Amino acid sequence: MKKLLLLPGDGIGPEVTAVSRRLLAALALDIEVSEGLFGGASIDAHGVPLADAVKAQALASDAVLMGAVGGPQWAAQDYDKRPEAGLLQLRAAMDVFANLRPARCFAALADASSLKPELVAGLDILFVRELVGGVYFGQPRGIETLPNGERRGFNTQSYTSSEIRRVARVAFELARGRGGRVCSVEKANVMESGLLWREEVSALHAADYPDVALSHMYADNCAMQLAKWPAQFDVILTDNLFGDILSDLAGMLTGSLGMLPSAALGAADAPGLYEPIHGSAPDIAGLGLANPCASVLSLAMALRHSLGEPGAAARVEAAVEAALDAGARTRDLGGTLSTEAMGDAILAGV
Ligand SMILES: NC(=O)c1ccc[n+]([C@@H]2O[C@H](COP(=O)([O-])OP(=O)(O)OC[C@H]3O[C@@H](n4cnc5c(N)ncnc54)[C@H](O)[C@@H]3O)[C@@H](O)[C@H]2O)c1
Ligand SMILES: CC(C)[C@H](C(=O)O)[C@@H](O)C(=O)O
Ligand SMILES: [Mg+2]
Repeated sequence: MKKLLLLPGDGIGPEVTAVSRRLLAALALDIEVSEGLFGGASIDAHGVPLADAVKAQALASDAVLMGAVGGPQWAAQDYDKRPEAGLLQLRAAMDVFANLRPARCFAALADASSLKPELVAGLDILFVRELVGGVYFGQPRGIETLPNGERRGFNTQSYTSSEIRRVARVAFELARGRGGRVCSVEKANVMESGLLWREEVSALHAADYPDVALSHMYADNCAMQLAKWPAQFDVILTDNLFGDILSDLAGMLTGSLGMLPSAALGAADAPGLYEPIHGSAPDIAGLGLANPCASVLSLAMALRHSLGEPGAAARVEAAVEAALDAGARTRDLGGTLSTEAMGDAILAGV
């Protein structure tokens, strides 16, 4: 039997994960579901954001569905003991280097975007974000006090050719199954790591993927192009930090950050980590206002990529689409439904 570990986490994490849990129950699949403490919730119980037992449980699962971590109550902790550090530790331990972040605008939501509907209708971009390298993990890092008494904060942006090639390969393979185009995004004009990125992606393309159309773009231009004419993109391949920023931007192209799921994948037989791209939303946590669609669509990605249930994945996605078509909307989408009522609307369609 396949195993799914739920890590609801903090803030709206437990609220949106509860909807995914109800959906799982309704689907009545042959999947063993368990739950663990993660992030701030784990700090409160165990003093660390990711306990060894939970890490081991994640590695022994087929898929992990995370809610969200973080919040102001843990922001004063030492850097490595914060909820967000637990998420980075989990991603590293699972070695989920390829983060798939689809940004799809459902037809019913074209008018919910802050962009003109004709710019976002039918939008279907796939971000492939490198997730376990770059400036998030590079050494050295820290905050030091200089001899003159001034403090200096520093991080290291670093990529090796194998780190670049393994995630680029994922992007090229996925492009073959969709529009056949990859836009690789970096800042090769100012960063050596960006220059290496461009060279390695180009070399892999020439050797193994000449059938895929490859283009290159600087990250700042990419942000502008996403707001100007997002439909020009098919697959966007980029590094850890640029992928984080650009995928949040894409949230507004699809109506709300609360709509965007993600799948973080590693080696073919290794467990996948699934998470909404949004955070714990402290401003609305506990109020029942969160949009559960990103969590539900992340569950669908887990069903498809790690749990051997592509049929159930399609049913979940169709149920989200049907609920939106019927006018179901949480507040972020301009509606009045609570998280639970939005869950009811989705459940009605599975
Ligand atoms: N994967 C994660 O766990 C993750 C991702 C991003 C941020 N964070 C953490 O979350 C905390 C808050 O960060 P932030 O405020 O910058 O980003 P955020 O994504 O939590 O919230 C940004 C804005 O989007 C809204 N929003 C987010 N998700 C929503 C949803 N499902 N439905 C409706 N509205 C939604 C919020 O209310 C807020 O106004 C921080 O501690 C941050 O580190 C965690
Ligand atoms: C919470 C944080 C570590 C995380 C990231 O920056 O990767 C988040 O913003 C995300 O997009 O998943
Ligand atoms: Mg982010």
